[in-house]
Amino acid sequence: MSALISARELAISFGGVIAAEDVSLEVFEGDHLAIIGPNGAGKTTFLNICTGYLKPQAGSVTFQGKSILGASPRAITRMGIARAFQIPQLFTEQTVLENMLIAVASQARRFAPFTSLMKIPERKEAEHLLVLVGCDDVMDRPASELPEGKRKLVDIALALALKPKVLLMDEPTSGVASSEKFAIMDTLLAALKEEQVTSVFVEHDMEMVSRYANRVAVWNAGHIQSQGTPEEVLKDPEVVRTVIGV
Ligand SMILES: Nc1ncnc2c1ncn2[C@@H]1O[C@H](COP(=O)(O)OP(=O)(O)OP(=O)(O)O)[C@@H](O)[C@H]1O
Repeated sequence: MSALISARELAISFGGVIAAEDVSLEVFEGDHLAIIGPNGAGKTTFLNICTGYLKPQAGSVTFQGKSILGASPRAITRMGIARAFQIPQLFTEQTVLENMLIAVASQARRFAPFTSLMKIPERKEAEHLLVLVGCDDVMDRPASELPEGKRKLVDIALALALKPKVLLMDEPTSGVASSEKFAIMDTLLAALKEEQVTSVFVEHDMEMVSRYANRVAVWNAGHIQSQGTPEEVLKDPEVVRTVIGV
């Protein structure tokens, strides 16, 4: 299996706070990799480095063998690493379909102020992505009216419109009622598999990790404390003590 993202010996600190030190991690094609760890361990910092929002003070990150350090977030997205839930707010007055059309049209660099959205050739693709995330039933509703679960799934469809190879997510189901979380993750993972998108997601809920991740990396105080399969990692006494027990 080939590594899509390869991070080597990353280091970054903010004042006296070490957010990454000697962080090395590979994300392989087809992975659904969960990042777990206590608050402030450096999980989001890693996502920020991989998406160009932060530049490490040392180390390297390659995507498909090519360095991404110094590239802008926009350039990195175009290379194939997207981030969900970071896309600016949905256009709340517009319908869900109109939001999707804006996303697919701008990805195709086709968006012009006076273009009729409904006539763009990518309309089928926009509708397909909404079907894939189970949101075709709300495509004509204004984005402002969406319940949180649907909104999360529309956010995923918007991220998929960027045609990523890897999708990075910070707590995909945060803010969603616990009764809905599994259904949302089932839909999300099925959509990623269908579109052959690898994923990395920060997660605090260990049941989510054991159900949906094939690999887990455990962050602690800016370091990767351990990594492996959920079965291996979640029963490691040190992980139980530092992460699950807290
Ligand atoms: N831009 C920044 N400026 C200053 N300090 C920062 C910055 N980004 C992160 N930090 C600090 O680095 C440490 C790691 O932060 P990070 O957000 O990566 O942790 P985390 O594991 O994602 O935490 P949480 O689970 O609470 O979201 C924290 O102490 C945080 O306050």
